[in-house]
Amino acid sequence: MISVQNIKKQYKEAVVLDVESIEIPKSECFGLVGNNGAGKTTLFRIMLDLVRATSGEVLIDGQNVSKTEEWKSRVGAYLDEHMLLSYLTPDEYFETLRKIYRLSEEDLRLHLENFKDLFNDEILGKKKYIRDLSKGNLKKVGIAAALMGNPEVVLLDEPFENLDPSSQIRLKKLILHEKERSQVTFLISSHDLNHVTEICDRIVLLEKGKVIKDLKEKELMMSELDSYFTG
Ligand SMILES: Nc1ncnc2c1ncn2[C@@H]1O[C@H](COP(=O)(O)OP(=O)(O)OP(=O)(O)O)[C@@H](O)[C@H]1O
Repeated sequence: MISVQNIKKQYKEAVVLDVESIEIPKSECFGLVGNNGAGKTTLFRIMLDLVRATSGEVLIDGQNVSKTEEWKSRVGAYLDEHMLLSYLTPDEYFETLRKIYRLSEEDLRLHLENFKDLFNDEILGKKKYIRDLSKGNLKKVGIAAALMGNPEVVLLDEPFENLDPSSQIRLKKLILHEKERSQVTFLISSHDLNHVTEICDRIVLLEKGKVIKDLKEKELMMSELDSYFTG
Protein backbone atom coordinates (compact mmCIF):
# COMPACT_ATOMS: atom_id res chain seq x y z
CA MET A 1 0.00 0.00 0.00
CA ILE A 2 1.24 3.45 -0.94
CA SER A 3 0.17 6.48 1.01
CA VAL A 4 0.75 10.07 -0.08
CA GLN A 5 0.08 12.45 2.78
CA ASN A 6 -0.05 16.25 2.52
CA ILE A 7 2.68 16.41 -0.10
CA LYS A 8 3.68 19.90 -1.14
CA LYS A 9 6.52 20.76 -3.50
CA GLN A 10 7.59 24.32 -3.97
CA TYR A 11 10.29 25.85 -6.20
CA LYS A 12 10.83 29.37 -4.83
CA GLU A 13 7.30 30.82 -4.67
CA ALA A 14 5.81 28.39 -7.17
CA VAL A 15 3.85 25.51 -5.64
CA VAL A 16 4.04 22.75 -8.27
CA LEU A 17 2.44 19.98 -6.20
CA ASP A 18 -0.13 20.14 -3.43
CA VAL A 19 -1.71 16.76 -2.77
CA GLU A 20 -3.66 16.20 0.43
CA SER A 21 -4.01 12.44 0.32
CA ILE A 22 -3.78 9.53 -2.11
CA GLU A 23 -4.00 5.94 -0.91
CA ILE A 24 -3.06 3.26 -3.44
CA PRO A 25 -3.93 -0.28 -2.36
CA LYS A 26 -1.83 -3.31 -3.28
CA SER A 27 -2.20 -4.55 -6.87
CA GLU A 28 -4.14 -1.50 -8.04
CA CYS A 29 -3.26 -0.21 -11.49
CA PHE A 30 -3.16 3.51 -10.77
CA GLY A 31 -3.19 5.97 -13.67
CA LEU A 32 -2.01 9.56 -13.39
CA VAL A 33 -3.04 12.09 -16.02
CA GLY A 34 -2.87 15.85 -16.43
CA ASN A 35 -1.67 18.49 -18.86
CA ASN A 36 1.99 19.43 -19.30
CA GLY A 37 3.40 20.77 -16.07
CA ALA A 38 0.55 19.38 -13.93
CA GLY A 39 3.04 17.68 -11.59
CA LYS A 40 2.89 14.00 -12.61
CA THR A 41 6.63 13.44 -12.88
CA THR A 42 7.27 15.47 -9.74
CA LEU A 43 4.89 13.23 -7.78
CA PHE A 44 6.64 10.10 -9.10
CA ARG A 45 10.06 11.57 -8.31
CA ILE A 46 8.96 12.33 -4.76
CA MET A 47 7.56 8.80 -4.40
CA LEU A 48 10.99 7.43 -5.37
CA ASP A 49 12.86 9.91 -3.16
CA LEU A 50 14.59 11.39 -6.22
CA VAL A 51 13.26 14.78 -5.17
CA ARG A 52 12.45 15.82 -1.62
CA ALA A 53 9.00 17.23 -0.93
CA THR A 54 8.86 20.65 0.72
CA SER A 55 6.46 19.10 3.23
CA GLY A 56 4.44 15.93 3.71
CA GLU A 57 5.39 12.29 3.29
CA VAL A 58 5.08 9.24 1.09
CA LEU A 59 4.84 5.84 2.76
CA ILE A 60 5.32 2.52 0.99
CA ASP A 61 4.03 -0.28 3.21
CA GLY A 62 4.29 2.10 6.13
CA GLN A 63 7.88 3.12 5.38
CA ASN A 64 8.66 6.76 4.78
CA VAL A 65 10.54 6.76 1.46
CA SER A 66 12.75 9.70 2.42
CA LYS A 67 13.85 8.15 5.72
CA THR A 68 14.22 4.43 4.98
CA GLU A 69 15.86 2.24 2.35
CA GLU A 70 14.16 -1.15 2.64
CA TRP A 71 11.26 -0.23 0.30
CA LYS A 72 13.76 0.14 -2.57
CA SER A 73 14.14 -3.63 -2.98
CA ARG A 74 10.39 -3.92 -3.62
CA VAL A 75 10.00 -1.04 -6.08
CA GLY A 76 10.89 -0.87 -9.77
CA ALA A 77 10.67 2.26 -11.87
CA TYR A 78 11.40 3.75 -15.23
CA LEU A 79 10.96 7.51 -15.44
CA ASP A 80 13.52 8.50 -18.08
CA GLU A 81 16.78 7.46 -19.73
CA HIS A 82 18.86 8.87 -16.88
CA MET A 83 17.94 5.69 -15.04
CA LEU A 84 19.84 3.56 -17.59
CA LEU A 85 23.58 2.89 -17.99
CA SER A 86 24.01 4.26 -21.50
CA TYR A 87 27.61 3.02 -21.96
CA LEU A 88 26.39 -0.62 -21.83
CA THR A 89 24.57 -2.67 -24.43
CA PRO A 90 21.09 -3.85 -23.34
CA ASP A 91 22.52 -7.39 -22.82
CA GLU A 92 25.29 -6.02 -20.58
CA TYR A 93 22.81 -3.84 -18.70
CA PHE A 94 20.40 -6.73 -17.99
CA GLU A 95 23.36 -8.91 -16.94
CA THR A 96 24.49 -6.18 -14.52
CA LEU A 97 20.97 -5.94 -13.06
CA ARG A 98 20.80 -9.75 -12.84
CA LYS A 99 23.80 -9.70 -10.52
CA ILE A 100 22.43 -6.81 -8.47
CA TYR A 101 19.09 -8.58 -8.02
CA ARG A 102 20.86 -11.93 -7.46
CA LEU A 103 18.85 -13.69 -10.17
CA SER A 104 20.01 -16.85 -11.89
CA GLU A 105 20.81 -16.81 -15.60
CA GLU A 106 17.64 -18.85 -16.11
CA ASP A 107 15.57 -16.27 -14.17
CA LEU A 108 16.90 -13.55 -16.46
CA ARG A 109 16.23 -15.63 -19.56
CA LEU A 110 12.64 -16.24 -18.42
CA HIS A 111 12.17 -12.56 -17.57
CA LEU A 112 13.38 -11.41 -20.97
CA GLU A 113 11.26 -14.06 -22.67
CA ASN A 114 8.20 -12.07 -21.51
CA PHE A 115 9.53 -9.11 -23.51
CA LYS A 116 10.19 -11.04 -26.73
CA ASP A 117 7.23 -9.55 -28.62
CA LEU A 118 7.81 -6.04 -27.27
CA PHE A 119 11.54 -6.13 -28.10
CA ASN A 120 10.68 -7.23 -31.66
CA ASP A 121 14.22 -8.49 -32.28
CA GLU A 122 15.66 -4.98 -31.94
CA ILE A 123 17.14 -5.03 -28.46
CA LEU A 124 19.01 -8.20 -27.54
CA GLY A 125 22.14 -9.54 -29.23
CA LYS A 126 22.65 -6.42 -31.30
CA LYS A 127 25.92 -5.13 -29.79
CA LYS A 128 24.47 -1.63 -29.90
CA TYR A 129 25.00 0.68 -26.92
CA ILE A 130 21.97 1.88 -25.00
CA ARG A 131 22.96 5.45 -25.87
CA ASP A 132 22.49 4.64 -29.57
CA LEU A 133 19.01 3.11 -29.29
CA SER A 134 15.94 4.86 -30.64
CA LYS A 135 13.69 6.55 -28.07
CA GLY A 136 11.11 3.79 -28.27
CA ASN A 137 13.71 1.05 -27.84
CA LEU A 138 15.27 2.92 -24.91
CA LYS A 139 11.89 2.92 -23.27
CA LYS A 140 11.50 -0.83 -23.80
CA VAL A 141 14.86 -1.47 -22.10
CA GLY A 142 13.87 0.77 -19.19
CA ILE A 143 10.51 -0.95 -18.72
CA ALA A 144 12.07 -4.43 -18.85
CA ALA A 145 14.63 -3.29 -16.27
CA ALA A 146 11.94 -1.78 -14.03
CA LEU A 147 10.18 -5.13 -13.92
CA MET A 148 13.28 -7.14 -13.01
CA GLY A 149 13.69 -8.63 -9.55
CA ASN A 150 9.96 -9.25 -8.97
CA PRO A 151 9.05 -5.79 -7.73
CA GLU A 152 5.76 -5.36 -5.86
CA VAL A 153 5.35 -1.78 -7.07
CA VAL A 154 6.29 -0.43 -10.51
CA LEU A 155 6.23 3.25 -11.51
CA LEU A 156 6.27 4.07 -15.22
CA ASP A 157 6.33 7.65 -16.50
CA GLU A 158 4.75 7.93 -19.95
CA PRO A 159 5.40 4.29 -20.90
CA PHE A 160 3.51 4.54 -24.22
CA GLU A 161 5.30 7.67 -25.44
CA ASN A 162 7.58 7.02 -28.45
CA LEU A 163 6.33 3.44 -28.89
CA ASP A 164 4.95 2.42 -32.27
CA PRO A 165 1.28 1.27 -32.29
CA SER A 166 2.14 -2.47 -32.22
CA SER A 167 4.49 -1.92 -29.30
CA GLN A 168 1.85 0.08 -27.42
CA ILE A 169 -0.57 -2.83 -27.73
CA ARG A 170 2.12 -5.33 -26.70
CA LEU A 171 3.02 -3.22 -23.69
CA LYS A 172 -0.60 -3.03 -22.57
CA LYS A 173 -0.84 -6.83 -22.77
CA LEU A 174 2.40 -7.20 -20.86
CA ILE A 175 1.27 -4.89 -18.05
CA LEU A 176 -2.11 -6.65 -17.77
CA HIS A 177 -0.37 -10.06 -17.78
CA GLU A 178 2.10 -8.97 -15.10
CA LYS A 179 -0.74 -7.57 -13.00
CA GLU A 180 -2.63 -10.88 -13.22
CA ARG A 181 0.44 -13.03 -12.68
CA SER A 182 2.10 -11.32 -9.76
CA GLN A 183 -0.34 -8.70 -8.46
CA VAL A 184 2.12 -5.89 -9.13
CA THR A 185 0.89 -2.44 -8.13
CA PHE A 186 1.40 -0.29 -11.22
CA LEU A 187 1.57 3.50 -11.18
CA ILE A 188 1.40 4.80 -14.72
CA SER A 189 1.43 8.37 -15.92
CA SER A 190 0.25 8.97 -19.45
CA HIS A 191 -1.12 11.45 -21.94
CA ASP A 192 -2.73 8.57 -23.79
CA LEU A 193 -6.23 8.49 -22.36
CA ASN A 194 -7.31 5.44 -24.35
CA HIS A 195 -4.48 3.26 -23.09
CA VAL A 196 -4.56 4.47 -19.52
CA THR A 197 -8.33 4.06 -19.16
CA GLU A 198 -8.11 0.60 -20.70
CA ILE A 199 -5.53 -0.80 -18.30
CA CYS A 200 -5.98 1.22 -15.09
CA ASP A 201 -8.46 0.49 -12.29
CA ARG A 202 -8.35 4.09 -11.20
CA ILE A 203 -7.26 7.42 -12.64
CA VAL A 204 -6.22 10.54 -10.78
CA LEU A 205 -6.29 13.80 -12.71
CA LEU A 206 -3.84 16.49 -11.66
CA GLU A 207 -4.23 20.16 -12.53
CA LYS A 208 -1.55 22.63 -11.50
CA GLY A 209 -0.35 20.22 -8.82
CA LYS A 210 -3.75 19.46 -7.31
CA VAL A 211 -5.91 16.36 -7.54
CA ILE A 212 -9.08 17.48 -9.24
CA LYS A 213 -10.58 14.09 -10.09
CA ASP A 214 -10.16 10.61 -8.66
CA LEU A 215 -11.99 8.27 -11.02
CA LYS A 216 -12.65 4.70 -9.98
CA GLU A 217 -15.62 3.75 -12.15
CA LYS A 218 -14.32 2.23 -15.35
CA GLU A 219 -17.41 3.13 -17.41
CA LEU A 220 -17.21 6.82 -16.49
CA MET A 221 -13.44 7.37 -16.75
CA MET A 222 -13.22 8.07 -20.47
CA SER A 223 -16.21 10.41 -20.67
CA GLU A 224 -15.08 12.37 -17.58
CA LEU A 225 -11.55 12.75 -18.94
CA ASP A 226 -12.82 13.53 -22.42
CA SER A 227 -14.97 16.37 -21.18
CA TYR A 228 -12.10 17.75 -19.06
CA PHE A 229 -9.49 17.67 -21.84
CA THR A 230 -11.76 18.94 -24.60
CA GLY A 231 -12.64 21.77 -22.21
N1 LIG B 1 13.90 21.74 -10.75
C1 LIG B 1 12.83 22.50 -10.99
N2 LIG B 1 12.86 23.83 -10.78
C2 LIG B 1 11.77 24.60 -11.01
N3 LIG B 1 10.57 24.13 -11.45
C3 LIG B 1 10.49 22.81 -11.67
C4 LIG B 1 11.59 21.92 -11.45
N4 LIG B 1 11.19 20.67 -11.74
C5 LIG B 1 9.89 20.76 -12.14
N5 LIG B 1 9.49 22.04 -12.10
C6 LIG B 1 8.15 22.53 -12.44
O1 LIG B 1 7.19 21.73 -11.80
C7 LIG B 1 6.00 21.70 -12.59
C8 LIG B 1 5.55 20.26 -12.73
O2 LIG B 1 6.43 19.60 -13.60
P1 LIG B 1 6.29 18.04 -13.94
O3 LIG B 1 7.45 17.69 -14.79
O4 LIG B 1 6.07 17.30 -12.69
O5 LIG B 1 4.95 18.03 -14.79
P2 LIG B 1 4.32 16.85 -15.65
O6 LIG B 1 2.87 16.74 -15.27
O7 LIG B 1 5.13 15.62 -15.52
O8 LIG B 1 4.44 17.46 -17.11
P3 LIG B 1 4.61 16.78 -18.58
O9 LIG B 1 3.27 16.21 -18.94
O10 LIG B 1 4.97 17.95 -19.43
O11 LIG B 1 5.70 15.76 -18.49
C9 LIG B 1 6.33 22.37 -13.92
O12 LIG B 1 5.82 23.70 -13.89
C10 LIG B 1 7.84 22.39 -13.93
O13 LIG B 1 8.34 23.48 -14.65
